[in-house]
Amino acid sequence: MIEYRNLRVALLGAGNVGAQVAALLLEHGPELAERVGAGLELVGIAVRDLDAERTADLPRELLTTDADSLILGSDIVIELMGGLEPAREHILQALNSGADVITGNKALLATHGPELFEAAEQVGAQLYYEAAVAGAIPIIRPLHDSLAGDQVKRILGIVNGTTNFILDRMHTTGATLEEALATATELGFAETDPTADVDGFDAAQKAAILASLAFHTVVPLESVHREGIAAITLEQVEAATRAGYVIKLLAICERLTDAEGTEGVSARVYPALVPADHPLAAVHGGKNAVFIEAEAAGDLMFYGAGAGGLETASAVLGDLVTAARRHVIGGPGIAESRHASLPILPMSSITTRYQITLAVLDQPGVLAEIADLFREHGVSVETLVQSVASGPEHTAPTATLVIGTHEASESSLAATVASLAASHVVESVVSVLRVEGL
Ligand SMILES: NC(=O)C1=CN([C@@H]2O[C@H](COP(=O)(O)OP(=O)(O)OC[C@H]3O[C@@H](n4cnc5c(N)ncnc54)[C@H](O)[C@@H]3O)[C@@H](O)[C@H]2O)C=CC1
Ligand SMILES: N[C@@H](CC=O)C(=O)O
Ligand code: NA
Repeated sequence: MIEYRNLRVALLGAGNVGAQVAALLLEHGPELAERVGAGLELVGIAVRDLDAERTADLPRELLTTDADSLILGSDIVIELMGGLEPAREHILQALNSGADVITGNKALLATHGPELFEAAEQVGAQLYYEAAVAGAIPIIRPLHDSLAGDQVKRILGIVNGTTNFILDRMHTTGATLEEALATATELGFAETDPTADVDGFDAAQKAAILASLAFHTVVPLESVHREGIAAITLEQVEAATRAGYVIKLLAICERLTDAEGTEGVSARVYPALVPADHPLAAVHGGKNAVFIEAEAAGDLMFYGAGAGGLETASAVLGDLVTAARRHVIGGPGIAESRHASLPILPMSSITTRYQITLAVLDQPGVLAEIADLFREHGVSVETLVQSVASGPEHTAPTATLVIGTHEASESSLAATVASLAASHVVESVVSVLRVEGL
C-alpha cells in the first residue's frame, strides 16, 4: 500500500453544509486520498458552540472554538461559516499563510471577491468556490476551465431555489407567495432571512459572480440590477400560463453592444416570462439551472440541486480534491482572469421584449389611442389580445388588453408605461413583465 503524505484540512463552520462536508470527508477520506495521491487529514472544525445540535455526528475532539489556531499550519482551509465577517478575515489569514481556500460564501465573494482573489494571487494560492453558485451544480469549473477557450455571450440562470420553488408552487398548485414561502422555509431552501431570496439579493450575488467569471471582468454587486418576486401575484402567474409562459426569477449575464456602439457587460435579476417550451421552464421545485450561450459551443444547460447541505457538500469536496491535486503537483494557483475589464452597461441600455397587461375602457377608439402611445415612444407592438370583463355590476364596461412588444429599450418602455398610466382610456397598468428566452 502506498503511504501518502497528509494534507492538513481545516473546516470553519459546521452548519447545514459544513457538517455534511466533515461527515463525507471522514467517511470517504481514504478513497479521496487515492484520487488525490495524498492523504486528506481533517485537523479540526471551528464552531461557535461546541455543544450545538448538528445534522451529522462529528467527533468531539475535532471541534474547536479557536479558528485562528486551526488555520495556522493548514494546507487547505474550507470556509462554511457564511456572512462577511469574520469569514473575510479568516480567508485572508489562510491565504496569506499560503493555504488554498474553499468557500461557498456567495455574499462574501460578490462583495469582497477582488480583494480575496488578489490576496490569493500574491502568494500563489488559490480560492475555490464551486458551492457559491447553484450549489451542487458544476458551473464555476465549467466556466473557469471547460469554456475558457470559448466566448460566452449570455447566461440565463435560475440560481435561487427558494424563489423557483415559490413560483413553481404558485403555478402548479395555485398557492399564494406567502404559503409557498412557508413551505420553502420548512424544506430548508430559504436563507435565514428569506428576504435575501424573495427580493433577489441572493440571485444578484450569484449573477455578479457568474458575470465576473464569464466575461473576465470585475462585476461589482452594486452594478447588478435587482428586482425580486414579492410583487408577483397569483393572477400574473395564471395569466402567464394562459399565454403560454411561466414566470421565473432569472439571473441574466450578458456581453452586448449598446446603441452607441459600446461593448460591455450587463448583469441583472428580475422575474420574467419564459416560453413554456424553453428548457428553463421545465425547472421545477427548488432546483436550479444555468443556461449558457457560447459562441462556439452553442447552447449548454446545467441542471440540479442549487441548495441543500448534502448536495452542496458535493461541490465543496470536488473543490477539495482539485485543490489537493494541485498541492501534489506543486506550482502556483491559477489567478482569476479579469483581463477584459469591460464597462458595466446601465439597465437603460438593455433591450428586451415586454408583456404589458392593461385594464382599459371598453369603448370605440381606445385601441387606436393606445397604439398611438406605443408608436410615439418607438415601441413596436407584436401581439395584442383583448378580453372583455364587463358585466351588469360595471357602470363603465372595461376590457383587459395583453400587449406583447418587439424588442425595445428599457428607457422607451418606461416612457411608454408612464404615458399609458396617464392616459384617460387606461384604468390601470395591471402588470409589466419582461419576456426572456425567445
Ligand atoms: N445551505 C445551502 O443550501 C447553501 C449554502 N451555501 C453557502 O454555504 C455557507 C454555509 O451555509 P450553511 O451551512 O447553510 O449555513 P449555516 O448557517 O447552516 O452554517 C453556518 C455555521 O457556521 C457557524 N459559524 C458562524 N460564524 C462562526 C464563527 N465565527 N466561528 C465558528 N463558526 C461559526 C454557525 O454557528 C453555523 O453552524 C454560506 O456561505 C452559504 O451561503 C451555498 C450554497 C447552498
Ligand atoms: N437560499 C438559497 C440557498 C442556496 O444558495 C436558495 O434558495 O437557492
Ligand atoms: Na455550483
